[in-house]
Amino acid sequence: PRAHSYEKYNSLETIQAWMSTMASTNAALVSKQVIGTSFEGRSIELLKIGKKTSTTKPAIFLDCGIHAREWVSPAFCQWFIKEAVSTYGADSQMTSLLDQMDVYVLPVINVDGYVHTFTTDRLWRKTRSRRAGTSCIGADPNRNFDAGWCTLGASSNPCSDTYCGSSPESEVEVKAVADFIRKNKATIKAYLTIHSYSQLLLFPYSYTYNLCKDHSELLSVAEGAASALRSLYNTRYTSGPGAATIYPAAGGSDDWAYDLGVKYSYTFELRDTGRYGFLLPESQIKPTCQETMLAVKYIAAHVQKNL
Ligand SMILES: NCCCCC[C@@H](C[SeH])C(=O)O
Ligand SMILES: [Zn+2]
Ligand SMILES: [Zn+2]
Repeated sequence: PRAHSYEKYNSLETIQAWMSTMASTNAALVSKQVIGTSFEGRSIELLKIGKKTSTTKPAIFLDCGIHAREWVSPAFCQWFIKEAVSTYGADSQMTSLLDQMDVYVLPVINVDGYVHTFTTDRLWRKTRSRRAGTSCIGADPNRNFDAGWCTLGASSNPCSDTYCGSSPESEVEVKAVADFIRKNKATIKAYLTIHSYSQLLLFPYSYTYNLCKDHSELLSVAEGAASALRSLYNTRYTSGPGAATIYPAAGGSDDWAYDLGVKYSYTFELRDTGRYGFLLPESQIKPTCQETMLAVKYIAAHVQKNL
């Protein structure tokens, strides 16, 4: 496979080979887990990063690549992994984070869709599942979680890009993530899911306009994270609850994780605001990832303070 680069949009094959290498060459901090198999039979893999201890540590779950065309999202998860292993022991905050917590990083959830954007349709969004009764393919994985499922901001038309699926967790990729988080819900304290584009830092709820019980705290943390992000290149993010800040959207992973009890649940919409959109040039991967690291570390620090 093509050589891996943190400043390129790597193919799935390259990413998964790189993940194995990261785990084998950083065995003290990193281990790889396969959490499921996609509709088309590809493995869904995550890296667990953190100082290995005998006891179970509290954790942060970070996922990328749930929507296939949002290529800067998997690039960020790869960048996060690199930063974690390369600054552990040198950066005091990263060292404290990985000593006290574990971070699960899932670079590409929608593996079939991601491959499809490399081979066939660059702007594909959904999974690639086939179902009887329609020639249209896939469901929107961010409408397929069991959170106000298919009530608003989603479509029951299998040909729609926001098709909610035949039932909650009908998409095997969604069920794999949901099963993993359910299994580890006692330790997972934060859920961060990375998308593009629009430059937004969103939190529950998107399935209702009602404010979640932790609204004021989640908003103040989001605003702090957005200002940390802005400090590097003056990139401006808007923070707020999903429904009012972007649009109503039921069945989202963030709302589902929040209602499961994961209080610090955020959806990032990374660069840009529409000039390039999903086709963000590779030249912007580094600055986007650098500034996003500041926001993620801000949130992680708040989570640590509230353990
Ligand atoms: N849980 C929904 C958060 C707000 C919408 C996020 C965007 C990312 Se492309 C979407 O899923 O349409
Ligand atoms: Zn998305
Ligand atoms: Zn988006």
